[in-house]
This record gives sequence, structure tokens and C-alpha cells, in this order.
Amino acid sequence: MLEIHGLTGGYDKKEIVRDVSFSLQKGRMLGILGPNGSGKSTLLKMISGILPLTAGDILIDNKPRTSYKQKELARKMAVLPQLHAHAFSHTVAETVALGRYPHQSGLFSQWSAEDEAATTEAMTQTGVAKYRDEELEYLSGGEQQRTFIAQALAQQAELLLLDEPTNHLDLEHQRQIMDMLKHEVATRQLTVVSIFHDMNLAALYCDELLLLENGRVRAYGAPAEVLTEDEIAQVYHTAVARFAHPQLATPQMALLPNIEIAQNRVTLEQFRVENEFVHLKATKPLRTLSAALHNPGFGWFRHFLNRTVDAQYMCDDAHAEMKNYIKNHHLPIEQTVAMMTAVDVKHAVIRRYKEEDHEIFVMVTAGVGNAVDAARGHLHAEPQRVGTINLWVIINGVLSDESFMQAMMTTIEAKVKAMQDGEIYDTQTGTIATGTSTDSVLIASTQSGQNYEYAGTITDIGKLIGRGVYETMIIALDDYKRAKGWIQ
Ligand SMILES: Nc1ncnc2c1ncn2[C@@H]1O[C@H](COP(=O)(O)OP(=O)(O)OP(=O)(O)O)[C@@H](O)[C@H]1O
Repeated sequence: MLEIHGLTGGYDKKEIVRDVSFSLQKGRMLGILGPNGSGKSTLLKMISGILPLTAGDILIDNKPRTSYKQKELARKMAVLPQLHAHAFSHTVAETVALGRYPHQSGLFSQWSAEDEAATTEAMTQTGVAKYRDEELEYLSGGEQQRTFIAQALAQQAELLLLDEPTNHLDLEHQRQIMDMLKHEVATRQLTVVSIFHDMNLAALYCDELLLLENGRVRAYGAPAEVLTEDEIAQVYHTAVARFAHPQLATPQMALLPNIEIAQNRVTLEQFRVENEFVHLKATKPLRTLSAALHNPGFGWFRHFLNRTVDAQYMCDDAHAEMKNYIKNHHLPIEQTVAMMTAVDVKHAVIRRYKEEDHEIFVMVTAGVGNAVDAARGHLHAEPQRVGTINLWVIINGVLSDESFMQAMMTTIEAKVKAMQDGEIYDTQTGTIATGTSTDSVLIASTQSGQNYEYAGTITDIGKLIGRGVYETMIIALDDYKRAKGWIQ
């Protein structure tokens, strides 16, 4: 649909865009990114013909852009320029109607039913139909922006060139406009070239990204290729961390502010054993990876609950019930991680391990009534029961994602070893159990102090985790055995 070869140009003698090349197939969306002044708008103005080229070619549907007559080109390509504050003396409907000019012919061109349908549809798609008779100058920046997007859509061109279409738009309208454009791209083979400042939004919606730096192409490709931490840090002189979007296979970038991170430290006194739960109340949020019932996965939390429930606990919606429980105990739902166990919390074992500068805390409740050998779990045919090993490992230090996963592995390996040495059997298979059917694990770190790039058993912190989890597990298992009368 669009081919750009060696585009060079700018203003008078000032060369801004240098040797830019890319091509875009029909039905694709390209996002142009780059710092302020990198030449994004200049590039778009050159493609749309507002600015002349000093070198290079622009082909639209395999024909040079200059070979198109003005109206013919306007039927092919619609442009949304960067919105600047100035007075408009048109209503919304009149402004959108201007987008129909390439479809009208002759001196006394008639407003057709087709024109009416196109403008109405464009106003509906952008949510401005309700303001159709309002004067544009009295609308908000976002409403004006959506009116100009409607004007470009009403043009019914195959190629849209948009300069920051989501500028001025609130979250709902950003999503609405971008969803709508993506829908047009998918269903009507619309082709879109759009400038963005929000690289996360661009990554969510664009098939390809072009990163400009000083008027040159710095990176060009799929969002996963262009949005790398190094590239973005160098081009924007800003540290960023890349993370995965929870639903889509596209990268997102988190800004890493250059501010002092407050120190945070967990102490044994912050653990409380209440009537029905163990509660760790950290002074500041801890970065957490867990298989907890409430707020699992990665996150930042201040409150950690290991709650005892009746062994016969049955509930249709355990998530909602746990949420209510947290609320009824006046804890903040969004800052609390919670798991449950049938073990009475008075049997919880909480221990601190310190070796030189390395310090961790381990909390275990071990109920092994329904112990399972994971290698033979498929031989079990019983419904799930509560009765569980819940394990927390809290680390005073900074863990990388890799360390979090390794700490999780080390914790589970040490737990399995304790099951083996504690001779806990899977009663259904008669083999040594590796855990129970509803175990949960939580790793949390203060993200201040000692830095841990790795946490496997080769590292000091891994050794401490392995020993701490193993020893705490053995104590908890002995306690369980004593309570059951298996040992004295
Ligand atoms: N009309 C103009 N005459 C002369 N120079 C201009 C003109 N418009 C822009 N420039 C210069 O061209 C360079 C690139 O500007 P451009 O607007 O293309 O950048 P941009 O990447 O779109 O920036 P932003 O993110 O701030 O919108 C800037 O240095 C700017 O000063």
C-alpha cells in the first residue's frame, strides 16, 4: 500500500528527515515513535505532501504519490494533523462534512445520501454524534480531537496518516479510538500510519513500529523487536524495564524513575500469629511472586495472610469469600496477599535465617493429611480438600525476576526433600509424597539492600533459602506428626 524509499527533506535549507525507508502492506498499522523533535511530524508531512522532498520516493499502491490528482489522492489518503489550539467557527457536523470534499464533483456538487451516511457513521464511531450541532471551539480538547478523527474517517480513504490521534484523549476514548481503528484495519483493510508518544499504546495496537532518532530510522520492525530496553534507554536517555502485557503477546515498557528508592526491611516482629491467621505486616510493599488464592502472581503487597479455615471448608467462590474476609478484617484488599490452610495457625513455624549480610524469614504451615506424590498424582481420584503446605520465604534484598523463579525452585526442592526425609507418604500410592494437593508458595522481597541476580542453590541466598525451608519444614512436619500422635 505504502512504500517509502530514502526519504530526505525538511524546512528550507534545514534537513530534518534523513534517508527514511519503510513499506507497509494494506491492512496493517504502523506506529511512528521517537523523542520530541526527532522528525515524526515532518516525516508525516512529507508523506502527505505538505512538505517537499529533497530526495527519495513515495509510492502509494505502486504509483508515485505525485502521479495522483489532488482529489484522487484525497480518496486514497486522509490526514489528521497535530491538533493545535485555535478558533474554529464550524459545528462538529460541518467539520466532519469537510472530509467528504474528495467525493464531490462539479461546481455545484450535491450533498448525497452517501455523504450523509459516511459523516454520520464517522461521528458515531468517534462518539461525537451527540455534539453534532455544537460549535467546535466550545468543545474540550479531546472532543475536538475526536471530531478531526471523524473528519479523516469520513473521507473514507484507504490510508490514514495520523499525528498523535490519542492526544488529549482520556483512557476510555484512547481505547475507543484505537479499538475502532484496529477494527477498521482488520475488517476493511484500512492502512494506518500513526505517530504516538505512548509507546505502550503503540505496542498494543500496531503491527509494526518505526523508531526515529534525529530524523533517521533507529529501529523498525514488530513491537517486540523495536521496544528493547537498550534501544529505548539510549534513544530517550531514560532507563526503562520491559514487562509482558497480561493478556497480549506484546511488550510494555515501565519507566524507571531516577529517584532514591526508600529502604525497606522485614523483621521478625512484623509477623503476628492472630486467632485465625498469620499476618505479616510490612512497613512498605514487598515485591511478591506467589500461588496465593488472593492476589497471586507478581505484585507489590504490604499484608500477607495465611488463614486457617475449617477442614470441611467448602465454598462455591473461594476468591469472593476470601475478599470479604480480608475486608471484614479491615485490611486493604489490593495490598493483601492471602492463602488458606486447614492447619491451626498456632502450628505455624516462623523462623529467621541470617548468614553474613543475607537475611530471610520462612513461614510454614504443614498439613499433610492429603499428601500426594506428584509423579503419581494422576492415580488419585478424589475431590480437592483443604489441608495444605503453605510456605512463605521473605527476603531482605533485591531480587531479579530470574532470582524470584530460582528462589521459588529452591523453596520447592527443599520442601520436597523435607517430605522425603520426614518420610511423608502418599497413602493412596504408598510412595513418598512431594507435597499435598493444594500447596501454596510465596516469595517476597523488600527490593532494597543486598542485590541478588541469582538465587539458585549455587548462591549464598539460595543456600540460605534451601536450608531455611528444609529446617522449618522438618519442624512443622514433626509438629504435625506429634499432633496426630504419629510420634511422641
Ligand atoms: N515549520 C518549521 N520550520 C522550521 N523547522 C521546523 C518547523 N517545524 C518543525 N521544525 C523543526 O524540525 C524538527 C523536527 O520537528 P518535528 O515536529 O518533525 O518533530 P516531532 O518528532 O514530531 O516532535 P514532537 O514529538 O515534539 O511532536 C525540530 O527541530 C523542529 O524545530
